[in-house]
Amino acid sequence: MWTDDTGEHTTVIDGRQLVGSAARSGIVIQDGTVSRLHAEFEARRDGLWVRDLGSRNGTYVEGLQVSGARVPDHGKVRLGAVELVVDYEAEPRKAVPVWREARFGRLVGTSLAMRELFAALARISPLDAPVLIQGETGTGKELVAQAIHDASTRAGKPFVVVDCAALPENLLDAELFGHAQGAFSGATTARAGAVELADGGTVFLDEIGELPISMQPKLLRVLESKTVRRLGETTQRQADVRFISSTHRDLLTMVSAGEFREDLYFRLAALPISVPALRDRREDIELLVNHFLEQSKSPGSADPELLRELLGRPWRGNVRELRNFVERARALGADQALAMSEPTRQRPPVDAVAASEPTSGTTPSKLVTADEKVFDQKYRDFRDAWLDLGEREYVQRLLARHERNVSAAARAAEIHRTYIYRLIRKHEI
Ligand SMILES: Nc1ncnc2c1ncn2[C@@H]1O[C@H](COP(=O)(O)OP(=O)(O)OP(=O)(O)O)[C@@H](O)[C@H]1O
Repeated sequence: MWTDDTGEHTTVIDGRQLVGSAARSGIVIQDGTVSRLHAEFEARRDGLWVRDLGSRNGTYVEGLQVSGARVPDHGKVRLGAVELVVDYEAEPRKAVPVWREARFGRLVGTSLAMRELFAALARISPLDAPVLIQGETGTGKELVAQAIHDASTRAGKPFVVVDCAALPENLLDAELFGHAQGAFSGATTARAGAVELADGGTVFLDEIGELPISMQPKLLRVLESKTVRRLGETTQRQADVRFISSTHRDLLTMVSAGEFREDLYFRLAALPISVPALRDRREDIELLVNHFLEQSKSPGSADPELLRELLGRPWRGNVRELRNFVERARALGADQALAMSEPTRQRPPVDAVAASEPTSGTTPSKLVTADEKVFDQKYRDFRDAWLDLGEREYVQRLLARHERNVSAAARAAEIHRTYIYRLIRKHEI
């Protein structure tokens, strides 16, 4: 409950709700001290949480300024000069639908959080509105996007991925919208962009938070007009696509700070989805390990002792880090793989390579109950794993030497900047 310039109000908070003076906020508070996008409320299992979005006059819970905090029952939240009183009992919590199976498309997960997500995906897939998928790196956002496409009426039509972080601005523009012949140096032939190529299907905009601000109006126009204009052309072409975007960044805070356009945000986030971090759904670890083993056609399942060890790890790189772990464990043995995925990541893998050189080369893999030996595998798998190990070490050292300045590192290594970004993501560095 709160009072603003227009009187007294009450509302029920269900899921996430934006609060601010902007008309598009879920909870609109008309008061000069409240920012356009001031804060976000989230009703979680353990109570109501509030998160400040970089507001001008701050968010306070029980008198203390917070960036994010749980609001107790009957607690007071102050946004600028407006006070809201929270009452947990106002409305009984609605039951959240849960998916019955431990998989959706190519996603697997048995935790309540994932099965709630699967139920939400089943609900939103057939709708044609844009989806925004938020979640930490490696949580499975791209797989979620693919699953939505596959469960939509657009399944069977193209699913085109554009990584907004991988390309410099002019190339990204051409990649998305296409270009005419001679539109820029190097454009020797005319080319259709992702939006045209996906006709009838879905465009997945990965890392949308990296979309340069100068390109944002153009994307907004495509969303609004459902037409696209190639770089260097004047004709508009029909664009029958659904947009799904993803980001590991806090897009709302970026909007609040003027780094991302508010109108584009609301267009893209018509259906917002969050993928939980792996550490918040550790029940999925065993299923995922077995899933990755199955994918790699290894017999057996995860060793219980190893699983206990895995359950205690932080998994900052989320499911991707776990998948990489399983791959390394198959090829290098569980001990070596565990050493490489130490939370601090300080241990240099090259030393580790030296330490376990072939002389000690019988490290048994604990990952597979069939007691697979590191050297008892196909040459190719063995070689790929060790090359991977060396590559990771190379990039780590390269970046450290250049204080993580990717452009300088790219020059020194004589490879393209975008390739370095790819390697950083591949190895979770
Ligand atoms: N629930 C899941 N079930 C099966 N595999 C998964 C699941 N989640 C993620 N993966 C696998 O983990 C890896 C990383 O997933 P994905 O690339 O979708 O993550 P992401 O969130 O898009 O990462 P980034 O933020 O770096 O773009 C992929 O190999 C994907 O197949």
